[in-house]
Amino acid sequence: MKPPEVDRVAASRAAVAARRARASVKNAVVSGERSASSVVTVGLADKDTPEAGLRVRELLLCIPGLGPVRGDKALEKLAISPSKRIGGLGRHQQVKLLDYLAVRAPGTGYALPPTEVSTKLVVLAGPTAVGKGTVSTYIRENYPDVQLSVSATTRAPRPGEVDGVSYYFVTDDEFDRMVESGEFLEWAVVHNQSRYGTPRSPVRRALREGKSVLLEIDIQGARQVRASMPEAVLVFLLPPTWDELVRRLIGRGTESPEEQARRLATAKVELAAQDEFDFRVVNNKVDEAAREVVDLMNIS
Ligand SMILES: Nc1nc2c(ncn2[C@@H]2O[C@H](COP(=O)(O)OP(=O)(O)O)[C@@H](O)[C@H]2O)c(=O)[nH]1
Ligand SMILES: Nc1ncnc2c1ncn2[C@@H]1O[C@H](COP(=O)(O)OP(=O)(O)O)[C@@H](O)[C@H]1O
Repeated sequence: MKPPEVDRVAASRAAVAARRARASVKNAVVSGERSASSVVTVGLADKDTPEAGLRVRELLLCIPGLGPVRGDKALEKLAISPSKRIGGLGRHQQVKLLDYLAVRAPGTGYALPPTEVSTKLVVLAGPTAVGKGTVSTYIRENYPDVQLSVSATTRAPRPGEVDGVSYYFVTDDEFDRMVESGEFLEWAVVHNQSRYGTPRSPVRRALREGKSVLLEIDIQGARQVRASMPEAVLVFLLPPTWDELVRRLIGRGTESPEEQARRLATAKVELAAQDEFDFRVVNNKVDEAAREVVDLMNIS
């Protein structure tokens, strides 16, 4: 696209800056020395850097394995116009682009073909008491290469739960502050009661370091992750049967009969959402279900 009437000197400066930016991004991406995210962070944070003049589309095309078709599809999903320059992105678009790059071009992942790169972030969701917590704990204990995201929540700790391991237990005010400052990748009110959210920066950092990340969150959260990080893989954990789900909920014994009834009603709605997910894993045996989830991350 030709620029409209612009000052010639300014135009040639912009062209030089864009060329330098292209070279610096390409070098960084190809060598893998710096992550694409950090390169863009520089460009995003400071509108005077060479990267600011680069079109987002050009940046995406510097990533090995991302051709024009995939690049344009990504831009469409990110709701960023192909002609947009990095320096001209709004705050919301910057965040979405960085999230996308964190998954699509993580640390050591530049040289990997797209299918391998795209499965680093896995979201595990499913109805109440299906065994999400049990399967995630099994993964944490048996697959140290997988980083489990620790959510923040406004609900009170249960006996045995450790702050910073099970959850970050925060007050309503603190949660409000985190929402307002954009610290969450996603957040939701779950079971009409407490708020839960995934802190964004540990996820991004882990992905940049090339680690696999598992989010164990509810369905509303899974939908938000899909919207902001389209490359994430969404896994729905299923019970072997409805009766078994009821048995697990009652057997866990952590909810009152009224609360159990409420959760089972929600579970019916949640089960109806399973088709929105990329994969379904039946939690028959914990170790087998965990293995299936981990296999989707292409590790071990
Ligand atoms: N959206 C969202 N949901 C979460 C998050 N962390 C946990 N959850 C979900 O919140 C629900 C309640 O979790 P919890 O209070 O630990 O109870 P339990 O899993 O039902 O025993 C579960 O469905 C979790 O998957 C989060 O960060 N975001
Ligand atoms: N594969 C399984 N077979 C039998 N019981 C299971 C299995 N997975 C989980 N459970 C049990 O089901 C109950 C609910 O599991 P939990 O992990 O708390 O579910 P969620 O986190 O999905 O709400 C717990 O008592 C747990 O021990």
